[in-house]
Amino acid sequence: MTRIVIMGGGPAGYESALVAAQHGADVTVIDQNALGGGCVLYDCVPSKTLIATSGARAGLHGMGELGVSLDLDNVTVDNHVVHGRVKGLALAQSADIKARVQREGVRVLTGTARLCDAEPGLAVHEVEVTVDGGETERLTADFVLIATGATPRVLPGAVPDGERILDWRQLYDLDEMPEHLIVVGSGVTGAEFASAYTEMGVRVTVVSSRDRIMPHEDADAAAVIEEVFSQRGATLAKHARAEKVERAGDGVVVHLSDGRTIEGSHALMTVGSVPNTTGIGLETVGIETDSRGFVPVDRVSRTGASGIYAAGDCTGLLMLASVASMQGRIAMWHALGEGVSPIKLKTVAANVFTHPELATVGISQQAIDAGEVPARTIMLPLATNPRAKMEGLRHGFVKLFCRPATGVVIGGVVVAPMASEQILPIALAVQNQLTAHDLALTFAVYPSLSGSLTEAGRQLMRHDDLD
Ligand SMILES: Cc1cc2nc3c(=O)[nH]c(=O)nc-3n(C[C@H](O)[C@H](O)[C@H](O)COP(=O)(O)OP(=O)(O)OC[C@H]3O[C@@H](n4cnc5c(N)ncnc54)[C@H](O)[C@@H]3O)c2cc1C
Ligand SMILES: NC(=O)c1ccc[n+]([C@@H]2O[C@H](COP(=O)([O-])OP(=O)(O)OC[C@H]3O[C@@H](n4cnc5c(N)ncnc54)[C@H](O)[C@@H]3O)[C@@H](O)[C@H]2O)c1
Repeated sequence: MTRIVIMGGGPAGYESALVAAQHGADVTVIDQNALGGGCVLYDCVPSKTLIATSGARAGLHGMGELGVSLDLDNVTVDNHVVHGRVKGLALAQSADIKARVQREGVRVLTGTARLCDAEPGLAVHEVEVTVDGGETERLTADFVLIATGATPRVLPGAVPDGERILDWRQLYDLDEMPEHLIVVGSGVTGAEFASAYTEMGVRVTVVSSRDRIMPHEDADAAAVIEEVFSQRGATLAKHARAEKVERAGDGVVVHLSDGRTIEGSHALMTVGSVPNTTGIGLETVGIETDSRGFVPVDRVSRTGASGIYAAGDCTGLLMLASVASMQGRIAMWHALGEGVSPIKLKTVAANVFTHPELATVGISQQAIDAGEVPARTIMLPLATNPRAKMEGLRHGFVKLFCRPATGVVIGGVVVAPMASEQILPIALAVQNQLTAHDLALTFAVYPSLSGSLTEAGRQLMRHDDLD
């Protein structure tokens, strides 16, 4: 029986454990915490649960226009209920995952795993597991998957104290809602929390080192989200790099590198993540990390060491739960001799859970504008959609990109409430090389927001050289 040891029980680890067990391998998964990993316990699942609350309150904007009167200032959020729900859901999901993998025959160990081969280049590998009490167990493996994930990056001058200076994992222990939350870092994590707290009625200031939020996302989409931020009263400090954050009285002061200061009640540090790749014995198998500490892998998740695979955030490929899981599954299929296609990042659908949401798939507008990919593009503002008008929705759009000659859909962007649910037709088109013509001829419900997708197809088709 092929022996597989998986270091880390997040989406990369537990999804690969399921695949390996289903293919008859002898599988052990080790996590120093609980199964589900950072994703389920601290990052993705808790933040999306919090965002469910902020979304409920955000949905109340514009009620007056629909004839429903309410006083939004008096619609408050109960911190304790929200945090209880967040933690409860995370623990329940973790328990479900553990039960599921155990049902498939996977052995689950709680402890810290470390590779400990006698020298690099061996055909069989050793992993040492240290449990809480300090005892150790040695496991022998034909294949090892490194799936140790990542943890919040700490700025030396702004070390989280869990009270006023926080990383996102500490938010759910706050007794009170922050009065004025300063979100330091405006990547996807910063944008999601800034949006969530703003919509829950908290005063928010976002510190962005660039001239916009979410510099890696579609610029038009980021502009819409920024507009909503400012309409809701959030403030964006641009070209603002935080140098240090200090406690001051009942609050904090964020010192920017240009000398400016911002005062608030709490600072939330969202300045990225670092891979959990130190102290895990990579040197014993001859793996060197890249300059940022990530484990280099190829498109079937192989590291440079024979028999050792890596998947998820520790590889830095695309830090998404969906990608982590797929990398892990691919690693197992490959190790166990199943037919496998290398991962295709261009077909990954992703979503930023702001209000409104921002979903993307395929080639980006940035790549098209830079001339890297020839494409025809269309952008339809939500305001032109009949359903959006009926619902009173104004902020958002649909973008569709296709190849100039063939009309094959190569990407798209949706900014709308629940954009995460609307990106799938574009993702399907990208994955299966459907054309604008195919979309145009598809029936959408009338009236529906997805009607904008088929309309975008029709508008692109009008220019289709082949029609
Ligand atoms: C705030 C936030 C929100 C996010 N929201 C989304 C989202 O909405 N959608 C999405 O797709 N992605 C989201 N992500 C990204 C997603 O959480 C990660 O991509 C995903 O967790 C990666 O999974 P992983 O298995 O690689 O690592 P993790 O989930 O981090 O799991 C790694 C596990 O390995 C364990 N471990 C580490 N070292 C060892 C060791 N030596 N021995 C034993 N165990 C070890 C850790 O304790 C951890 O449990 C979000 C990230 C953040 C920060
Ligand atoms: N919905 C989702 O799928 C979701 C949600 C959250 C995170 N993620 C994933 O996690 C990954 C990491 O995202 P992230 O936003 O946590 O990190 P990030 O590295 O993308 O963004 C961090 C931001 O902080 C800024 N920054 C760094 N130091 C700073 C300083 N001193 N002052 C001011 N700004 C500073 C950086 O310029 C950067 O823009 C992404 O790849 C994302 O895909 C996904």
